[in-house]
Formats: sequence, structure tokens, C-alpha cells
Amino acid sequence: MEEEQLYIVGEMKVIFFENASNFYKVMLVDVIESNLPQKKDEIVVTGSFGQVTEDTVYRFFGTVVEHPKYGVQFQATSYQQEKPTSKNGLISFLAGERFPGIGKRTAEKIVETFGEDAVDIILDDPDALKKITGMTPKKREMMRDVLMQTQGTEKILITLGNYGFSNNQAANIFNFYRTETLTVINENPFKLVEDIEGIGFKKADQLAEELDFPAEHKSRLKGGLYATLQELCLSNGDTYVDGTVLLERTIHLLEQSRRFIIQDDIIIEALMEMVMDMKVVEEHSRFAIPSLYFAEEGIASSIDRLLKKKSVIDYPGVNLDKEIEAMQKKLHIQYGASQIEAIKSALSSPFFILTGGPGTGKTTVLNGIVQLFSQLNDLPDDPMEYKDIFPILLAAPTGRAAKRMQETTGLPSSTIHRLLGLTGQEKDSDEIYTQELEGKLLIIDEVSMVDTWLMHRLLKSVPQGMQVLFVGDKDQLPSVGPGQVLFDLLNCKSLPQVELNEIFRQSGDSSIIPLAHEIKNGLLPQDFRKNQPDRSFLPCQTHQIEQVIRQVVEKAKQRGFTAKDIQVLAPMYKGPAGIDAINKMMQEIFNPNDDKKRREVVYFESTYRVGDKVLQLVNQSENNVFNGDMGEITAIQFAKETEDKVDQITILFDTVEVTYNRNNWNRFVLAYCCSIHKSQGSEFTMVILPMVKQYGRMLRRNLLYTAITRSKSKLILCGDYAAFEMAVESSGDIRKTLLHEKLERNLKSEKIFVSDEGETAIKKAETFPALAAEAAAVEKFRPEKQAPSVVQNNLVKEEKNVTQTIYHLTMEQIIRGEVDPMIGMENITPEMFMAK
Ligand SMILES: Nc1ncnc2c1ncn2[C@@H]1O[C@H](COP(=O)(O)OP(=O)(O)OP(=O)(O)O)[C@@H](O)[C@H]1O
Repeated sequence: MEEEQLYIVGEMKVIFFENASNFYKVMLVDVIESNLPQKKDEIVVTGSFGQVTEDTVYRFFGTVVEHPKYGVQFQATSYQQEKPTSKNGLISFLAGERFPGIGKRTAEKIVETFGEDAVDIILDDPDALKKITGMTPKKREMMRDVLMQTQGTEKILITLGNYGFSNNQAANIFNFYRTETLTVINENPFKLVEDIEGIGFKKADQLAEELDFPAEHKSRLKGGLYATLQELCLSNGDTYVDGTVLLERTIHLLEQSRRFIIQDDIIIEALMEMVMDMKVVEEHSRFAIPSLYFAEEGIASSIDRLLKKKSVIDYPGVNLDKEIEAMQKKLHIQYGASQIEAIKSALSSPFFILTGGPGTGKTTVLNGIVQLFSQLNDLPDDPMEYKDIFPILLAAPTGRAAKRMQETTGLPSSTIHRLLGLTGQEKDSDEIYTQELEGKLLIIDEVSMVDTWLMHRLLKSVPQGMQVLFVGDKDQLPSVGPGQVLFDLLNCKSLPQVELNEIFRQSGDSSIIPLAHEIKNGLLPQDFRKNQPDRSFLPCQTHQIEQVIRQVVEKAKQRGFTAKDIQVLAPMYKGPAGIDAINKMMQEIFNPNDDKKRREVVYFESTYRVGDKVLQLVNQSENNVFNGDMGEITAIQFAKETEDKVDQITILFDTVEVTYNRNNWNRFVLAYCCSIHKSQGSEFTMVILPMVKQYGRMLRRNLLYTAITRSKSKLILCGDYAAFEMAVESSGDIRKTLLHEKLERNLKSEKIFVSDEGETAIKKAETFPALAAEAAAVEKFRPEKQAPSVVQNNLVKEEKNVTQTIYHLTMEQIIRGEVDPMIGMENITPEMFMAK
């Protein structure tokens, strides 16, 4: 016999605890009725609840649990608000205080019209209340809103649960669409892929199948295209995808998700519609997510703006050479020729990039620039004397890099997120209002780590007249997010830039820096396997890595090195030479718990103890803690000891202590060993770097180079020599981006012609030339066939800043004589042509 499900009907009296991010609540309920084995007048109910109101009666379903400290509790798996059961009850509910302005007569009319299911009918059909005469649109809207808020949230969360979404996913979905959740999902479940992080195409497609969306439904095709485009950009770091690749990969995804053959033509049709609707942007058969496309566009135009207004900054009556000469004397330094060139260019260009490998003097030059800039602009040497506004702003992509910058320049520095007032939780597609920065000079370090979205936001907030100086090492790993902004900027040779190549650190000082430079150039030096005072190579097999690292670390510990000084870097998490295994081993060396005196907790596969070294994985600007920051666990508190009644871990970072409830423990990991990507922007006294063939496609030159340059004074390389060779030989893929092109185009002020007619047809033909029939059909739309009025119209369209290009007639084509640029332009004046 099936067991009856346990339930409680009761009035919610008070919420003890709630977590806004996932709806988890702990509340006290006065029991009216229940089928619990033990009768109770009141009980604590826990679980995920939407908006619940005090003094309201709910029916909870779930199980009884015995809490070690608080005794019997009811863990609710689902719940609903008790609806008034009789007609009279329903009338007084609808005429109650919740619905201001609704009197008894209107409530009666509603119940007469819809019966006892009135609430459900109103919730399901937005137009239902139109049937009630005498109700103004405002009142109708108010009533539905209130019902949505009280009953709707629960209904939505329950429905999402039935669709197979976890509590967290349901909370994210609901928080995004609010009361529109079910309408959006029923209309197009694939929107979830676009809007909600963590929901992939397959999950959306399962739901769509349940909702009877056919395999060839346009929304499904578009959802597949968008998901593929997004996935390819995010996994490869590209900012666009070639048309043919996009089609092939999308068809594969669609056919894999449901066994149904998808024809090319319907998918092309769907793609064209997306382009027309601006869901996807196309340029020369390359397809991009709008937020990325326009971010690149924005970067290019911001730089253009910075350079065009005033291309040279002059200091009347000042001879920069002489000033630099004087500064060299004062600082007892002799700058190299490129260093002098860098200082001069940085001071006299509105926008300037300084690049170079380790030890080439970037920091030295940066300090020189700051000193001279302060002198030329009559700024006080001591930042403490700055009033209100800091004239020189310094920032870096990570907290650690910002801190290092502050130490080397003596000026206050922050993360870019903090500088812009971003929380780090923003969606990249969000159009965020970023305030203009105030100051005279903006210096950004570690620019190689800045992705396309962040760079766009940063440059957008630079006001006219503020000088911008980017510093970075182009050979480091590119940003985690899409793009390779520093690489593209440097590739645009007309942008003011200097690359420092001379190594200034004494060769006797370090053998790590020359090693880094050789690796950068694609070589392993002859002496790679020879032990040096500051570096050594320990050959070993994959299964020996853990043992070798253990020996090195134990020895180092005996010599006084702490967990903070030593950083193991690896490119992968899993496997015997992976980050997870090494972390476990290192934890036992640096923070063992043999006597069981240290507090510890288990979270998924990791054990966390007081004293552990941990790494922050996300930006949390409200606490001034950022992705890549390292800290130490200073306290672990168990649920029964905390006010919120949840397990908590407290971590001390450089300057702040942050406490994380258990549901946020995914924001950090053990950090004795971390990924090379996560180590970007940081430096450590000793770096231990294993490399084995099992790391496979991760064996790349820029990864090896980045890892090696994290070491300040000791570098231990271990593993397979052949793996190091493989890494150094693999120069890695250049990401596919449009930024370089856009920069060149802007700087040359090249114009793009936009045709108005036959858009879809032309685009189709140009994008997929295989469709020859289409190409023939659109011949009449080509510019040379168009009347002057059309071309004129196009110029007007461009004036309105229409960035969605339809038919391109590039300067190159004109130069190559492929098209006569004057055809159809007889009535156009040069002014109209040049108009922006
Ligand atoms: N012109 C110079 N004359 C003498 N020493 C120099 C000169 N330029 C730099 N150095 C010295 O070389 C070393 C490396 O310089 P610096 O720290 O500025 O380089 P960097 O490019 O910032 O290096 P990293 O990226 O490793 O931090 C420092 O000890 C610095 O004092």
C-alpha cells in the first residue's frame, strides 16, 4: 500500500532565516491540521519557498526530520497557499485588504463568473478579468499582480520543479522573468539558453519536447544556433564564428539532441531571421553575438575617439629629453633607448601601450612616467596630498595584480571592476551605465587578462582628455573571457606603442627570466635540464609527480618556506598529476589534522580545515574580494553555532575577512595547487610546475610562459622533458576576433556602404555562395544597379549609426577595381560621403 504523504496545514507566523538567492527559508508555523505521527501545535518548517506572507495559511508536503539541536522539524518539498475552499471564503478573500479597491460586489461577480477555480483561471489567462464588467484595467492588473505575487510565485516554482529544474535553477529563472516565467517558457523554452547561465541547449530542448515543440520549430533552430555560437565563442575565446562552421556545428547539436535530420535551408533561413532581428550580427559571413560584436565596435571607436580629438599632447616650453635626462640623474638610472622612447610616447600620446617580457623594465618605465607626469602636471609627489579626486588612476584585472601595482608605484590601485563600480555579477550582455571616470591619467596593468566585454566598459568610461596607458605582456595567456584585446591592439601598428626587449635584470640574478624569454621565442635552452641556483628540473613520470612534489615541498618546508611562499601550478584538475590530487597531498603536508584538533568540514570531494590556503573563484566586490585572490581559512562554524543556522567558513584575505555560508562554498577551492589561468596576475616566491604528456592539448607555449613568469625567485620544473618540448613548440591558436579589423577601419576612416533593399536575399547569397540561384536572383540589388536615391538613402542610414552592415563595398574592393565606387553616386557630394 502506498504511504500517505505527510502534510501540515498551518499559519506561517515568522521567517527565522531566508536566503534571497535560492529562496531557502526557515519559518515557524502554527499547525491547524496535519497527518504527522506526533501532533504538534507549532513546528519549524524548512525548504525553498517563493514569497510567503506571515499570518497566511499554507499546506506543506514533506518529511519530518530530527535536528540534533532544534528537535523535530518539517522539511517541505512542496507547498501551496491554502485557497479558500467555499465560495463565500473565496469572495471574502478577493474582497479583502490584499486587493485594495475591490469590493464585495466585484468579488462576487468574479466568483459567479469563474466559480471556485477563479484564482487559477485569473493566473492562467491574463485576459480573464476582462469578462468582469466594471473592473478598470488598473484594477485588473493589480489583482493579477497580487495573485501572481502570492500564489503565482509558488505555482511557477512548482511548475519549474516539475520540469526538472533544480531549486537554484528555478530561483535563477524566476528571478529573471518574474511573473512572466511560465509565459516565456511556454512560448519559447530556448530563451532560457540565452538568458539563464547554466542552462544549456539540451536541457531546454528536453523541455521543448515535453511542450510539443517540433524538431524543426524555428525557435528550436534559433536556440541551437545561438547556443552553438555562444559555446564556440566562450570555449575558444573567439568573438565570431565562420558561417560554415556555425551551420555544421548547429546541425550536429540539433541532430544529436533529437534524432531528426535537419536540412541546411531551414537552418539558413532561421539564421537570416536572427540576423534581421539583430539576435546575431553578421559581417562578411562571420557571425557574432551582438554583445561581443558591439563591444569590439565600442573598443575601436573609444580608441579612435581618444586619439582623434587630440593626437599629440604637448607641454609648451618643455623639452622632454631634458626632463628625462634630469630624472635619470635624480634616480641614478640610465634608461635604455626603448625605455626613453616609451616614457616620451606615453607622456605625449592620449593612448599608449607598453609591452615587454619579465625584467625588461615595465615597472621601472611606469614609475618614470608617473613621476614625470606628476611633475609636468604640477601634481603632488605624495598621493596623500591629492584632494578629493586622484589625478592618476591605477587598476588591474585582479586584486593581487592591483596590490602588486600599488606596492611598486606607491600609488593607490584597485581592480578594474572596483574602479568602474561593477559587482562582477553583471551579465555580459547587460547594457550597464558606467559612470565617467575622473582624473588625468589612467594606467591599467596586466592588460592581457582583460577580455572584450570588460575592455569595452573600461574605455567607455574614459572621458575626453584623460590619458590612457596600458601595460601588459603580450605573450601571456589571453583573457579567460572572449577576445585577445592586448594582442589585437598591439597588432594595430599605428597605435602608439613600445615593446621593451632588453632584459635589465642582471643575468647572475636570475636564470628564470632568460628562460622565460627563450620559451617566448619557441626554444628550450641548452641548459634547461641543468640545475641552477634558482631553478631545477626533476625528470619523472606522471605517476611519480605527486611523490616528487611531496619531496620538494617537504624539504622546502623544513627550510622555512610556508604554504604562502610555494605555489604549485598545473593546467588540469583531474588525474594523478592534476590540481585536485596535488592539493590533497599538499594539504596533508602544510595543514594536517592527525590529532583531529583542527576543525574541518567536507564539501563535495574536498575537505576544508582551519589554516587551509584557499583561492577565490568569483568577483565579490561588495567584500572587496576578487577572482584569483588567495586567503586562509581562519574559522569554521557549524550550523548549530551560527545565527543563520547554516555551516560557515571564514576566510582571511589580504585585508578583509569574509564569511561564506555553505551554499556559497563553491566560491573558493583549495589553493596549494591552482591552475595556471588562475595564477595570472600573481607572483610567488617559489613556483613548482609539473608538465606531463597527459596534459595533452593544454601543453601550449603561452601557458608554460605564463606559469614560469609567476616565479619570483625559485622555479622547480618536474615531469617529462618531451612535454616541455611539446609545450614550447605549440604556439597556440590565435583567436578569431574582429577588433583588429575594426581598429584599422576606424583609424583609416573607411566607410561602409549599406544597401537598403533585398537585404535577406543578398545576405543569403553572400554568406552561402553555394546557393547560386539566390545569388542570381539578387543581382539587381547590387549597388551598381541601384538608383542614386538608394545610395543616398544608405548614407542617411549610416548617419543614423546603423552598425548592422548589409552589403559591404570595402575600400579593398574599390582599390582592387572590383566595383566602380562612383556608380550611382553622381548626386553625392564629398561632404555627404564623409559625413559621420
Ligand atoms: N634602465 C635600467 N637600468 C638598470 N636597471 C634597470 C633598468 N630598467 C630596469 N632595471 C632593473 O631591472 C629589473 C627589472 O625591471 P622591472 O621590474 O621594471 O621590469 P618588469 O618588466 O616590470 O619586470 P616584471 O614583469 O618581471 O615585474 C629591476 O631590478 C630594475 O631595477
